[in-house]
Amino acid sequence: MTALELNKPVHPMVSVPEAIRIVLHETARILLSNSRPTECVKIDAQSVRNIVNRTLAADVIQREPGYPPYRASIMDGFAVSSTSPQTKYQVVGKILTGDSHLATITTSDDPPAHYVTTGAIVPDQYDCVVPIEECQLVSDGAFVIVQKESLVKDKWIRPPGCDIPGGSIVLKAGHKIDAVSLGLLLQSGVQEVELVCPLVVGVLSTGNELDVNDTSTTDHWAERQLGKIPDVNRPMLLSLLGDTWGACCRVVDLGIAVDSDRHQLARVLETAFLDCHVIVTTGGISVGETDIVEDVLVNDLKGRLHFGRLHMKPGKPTTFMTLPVENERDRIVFCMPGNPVSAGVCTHLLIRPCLELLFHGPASSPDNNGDSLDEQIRRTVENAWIHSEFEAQLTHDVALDVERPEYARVVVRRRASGICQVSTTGVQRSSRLMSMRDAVGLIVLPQGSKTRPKALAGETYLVLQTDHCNSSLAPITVQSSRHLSKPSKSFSVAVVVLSSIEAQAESAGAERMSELADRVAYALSGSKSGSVTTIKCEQYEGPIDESFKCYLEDKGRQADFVVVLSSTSKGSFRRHSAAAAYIRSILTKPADSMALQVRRGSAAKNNGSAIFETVIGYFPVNEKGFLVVLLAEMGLEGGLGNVRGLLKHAIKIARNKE
Ligand SMILES: Nc1nc2c(c(=O)[nH]1)N[C@H]1C(S)=C(S)[C@@H](COP(=O)(O)OP(=O)(O)OC[C@H]3O[C@@H](n4cnc5c(N)ncnc54)[C@H](O)[C@@H]3O)O[C@H]1N2
Ligand code: MOO
Repeated sequence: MTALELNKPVHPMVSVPEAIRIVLHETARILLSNSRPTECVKIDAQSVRNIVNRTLAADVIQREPGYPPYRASIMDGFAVSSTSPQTKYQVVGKILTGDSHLATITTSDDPPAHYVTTGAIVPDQYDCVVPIEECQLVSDGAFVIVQKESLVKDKWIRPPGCDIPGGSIVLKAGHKIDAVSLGLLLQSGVQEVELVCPLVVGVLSTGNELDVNDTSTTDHWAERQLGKIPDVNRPMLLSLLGDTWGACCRVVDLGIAVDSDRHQLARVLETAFLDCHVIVTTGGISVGETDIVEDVLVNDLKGRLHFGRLHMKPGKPTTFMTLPVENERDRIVFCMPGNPVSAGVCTHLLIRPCLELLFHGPASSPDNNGDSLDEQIRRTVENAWIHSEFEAQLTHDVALDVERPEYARVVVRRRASGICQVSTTGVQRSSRLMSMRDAVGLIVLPQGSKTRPKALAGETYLVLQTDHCNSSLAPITVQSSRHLSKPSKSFSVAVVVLSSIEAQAESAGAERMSELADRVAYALSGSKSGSVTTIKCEQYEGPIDESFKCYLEDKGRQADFVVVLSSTSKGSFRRHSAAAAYIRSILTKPADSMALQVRRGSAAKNNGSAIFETVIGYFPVNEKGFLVVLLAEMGLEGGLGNVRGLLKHAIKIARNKE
């Protein structure tokens, strides 16, 4: 056996929201530092459909005289002059839609009229069309008598350019061409349009285990050598990317590279970089001996690593790089894990937003106002389109992973009440592609802990949508995403458990204190890694008098928010009532409407808490103040969760910063 080489670098894990921002930042930098290559494409009724989904590189201007290009009738009827002294006209001809108008000779003294159909040319000599319903034909149709009141100047005529004025902008540069744009392009009369060049995206699978044999002539499953498996990732990602962006990019199959020959891998990648603007590899990116993809890209091809691991399941080894190419845009490289689910999920999360930005630009084109490149990049990232997201209730408990947040695949059921319920798609192992079958989204489950081992049925979590075809949800941008919102500035919380005199004998253990601290922090931040620091959770066993006040002041010096909880033990109700009355008497500013919301939230979670009064308000300590709340432990998640959004502001007020 040859000596093992196991000295691969172990990169820090970045969170998925951070990774999406890094990908978009690099994509925006590449976009904004180079002008996009463009090409002119001819437009005619036959070819126009080939440009659906592509992006315009220049404004489309309406040709003169505009649309419609001639005066057109809006009704089937008779074109007449509204100023003639009589209402009887000689019918001198008919102009059907599509006819070119030829001058007609009048043979009587009566003023002339032409029969016209909807859309037909109205000759210049007429200024009015009278609908057929308001006309009476006489003398076998040789004459027409119209109602006097129908003779109104410009009535039922579309002047040239009334739908689209000549010289106006029909579609702006950056517009993504859709079905309506096709119609508008044809009406604009332009013969060619300038489009952003299709980008080239290459997909490469790596691994000695992937079967490279021609499978068309044999029973390849039976005859396949043990240890070999079918290459799933390449066809799957080629399809995933090609189906969505086929019109705006060329998705190129780069084949399979073995991982036993780094020179071959380097050559394949080097050649691919000549053509491909974005390269996606799968496999060989973790820490095993044959995981050589990162090494080849960084050391042989001088790739710049932006992150090398994700704090998520599945997809931990996902790696992102850019690679400089002389006189051209930097190339973008995604190295996806080999496990098909990891590769698929991370393609949804990271590659889709990248390609969306490359092809279609940000949601609103930033007005540059001479801003620095950094500022332009920042704004482009904030306005970039990402996956749609929605909140949904779990239908069952899910064990949480203690190392990483999990992006589990889910199916969705919308209840008549409007509530969206989701269930996971069975075992979520990253090799089990069945977990992606029928899935329409990824539920974002927090990292678990000893005190929070499970996500519970009925709890609400964010779901990121992956099934874009069957979606009625509007796409969203980075700045409107809850998934990507930066945690608000943290605040600190001290938790005090008001144990009853009777319960003091069985003084609570450290484990229970830490569980309560976790529950409070979780309720206040909405996630484990949220914006709340819990200073301490301890029991207060002393009397409810001046010494309780001193105790609370002491907590208020250490924390922004003091949460006093009454336990459910015997005698706690009496002690709670005494504490409520006392705290109320010493508050400088009670916040009664917040108190009501806390109480309602608690009661919704646990009926029993309704008998416990809730007190919340501001309390002075030195020249600053702090916020204190007293509530029952029962249903605390509902109570604190109800005022989560208000707390930062309330704490600011308490601190006399407003
Ligand atoms: N000691 C550690 N081992 C592993 C870690 C770790 O942190 N420490 N991470 C695990 C995780 S998580 C993942 S995910 C995988 C990813 O590994 P690689 O990206 O290096 O992928 P491979 O090892 O090449 O393959 C993994 C798996 O997927 C199969 N595979 C690969 N390519 C394809 C393909 N094109 N089609 C179908 N299936 C494919 C391959 O046969 C393996 O079974 O690493 C863990 N290990
Ligand atoms: O991150 Mo890996 O993709 O969990 O199996």
